[in-house]
Amino acid sequence: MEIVIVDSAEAAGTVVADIFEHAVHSGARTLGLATGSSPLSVYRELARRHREDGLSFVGLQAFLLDEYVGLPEGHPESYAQVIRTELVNHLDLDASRVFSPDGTAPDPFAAAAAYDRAIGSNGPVDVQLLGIGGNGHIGFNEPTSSLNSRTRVKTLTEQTRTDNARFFESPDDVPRHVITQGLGTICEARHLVMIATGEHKAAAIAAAVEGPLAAVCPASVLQLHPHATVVIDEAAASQLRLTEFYKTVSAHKPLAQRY
Ligand SMILES: N[C@@H]1[C@@H](O)[C@H](O)[C@@H](COP(=O)(O)O)O[C@@H]1O
Repeated sequence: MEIVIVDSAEAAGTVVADIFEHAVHSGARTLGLATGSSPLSVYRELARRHREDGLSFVGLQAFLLDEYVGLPEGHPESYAQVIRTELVNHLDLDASRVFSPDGTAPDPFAAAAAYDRAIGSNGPVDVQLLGIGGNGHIGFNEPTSSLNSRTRVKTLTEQTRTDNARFFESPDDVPRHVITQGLGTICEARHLVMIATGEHKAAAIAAAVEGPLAAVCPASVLQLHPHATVVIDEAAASQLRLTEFYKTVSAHKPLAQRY
């Protein structure tokens, strides 16, 4: 795992945008997208590069990590809609090639299995962006998710519902169920790139990076992946023990930007 510690949230977004741009120029076909507030600086930077520098996403496809169950098509907080608003509408990425689990399906279990198959037959994802929840979740894989899990229906913890309530009019409006790529599904991506900023992510980052590999911290599954990069600011790095070592290793340029 490569740990890149930068000065600010903005700088974290730039480093991750560099990784995505490098992947696109190196022939990536499939991007893995995430929602939440952490990826927004990345998306803003990619949109700027598209607008000002001509960075093009033509010919690429993308898969989203997860989706709420039960929000109607086009609901502003459905992740399919969020990714359109925050990213796809600002790029030349073909919107019909941006896929997400169908949270409106009458049978969400079947929809989850179908999504897993779609990633399997159209993937692999070349570069997968990840945020991290305060309890160490990735996608919507809450603590105790099997490290081998596939795309499936999950029940959200109250902590995650509370954390995400800021996006809804009332906390009661946050759905209880979701469809999420499983940890095993996520780990089939060629390169995992996690972005986290702020003190409130420090404990989760420490558990993911330096804690034991354990289902109680789903993000610790990155320890099993052959190519994972964690991009964090000083605040999110504040509970790590080996900070000086990580800074020495990434002092010049992250490996992912060099090769
Ligand atoms: N399903 C998403 C995750 O993919 C995201 O990583 C997490 C953290 O969000 P934020 O970046 O807003 O802290 O929120 C949600 O639960």
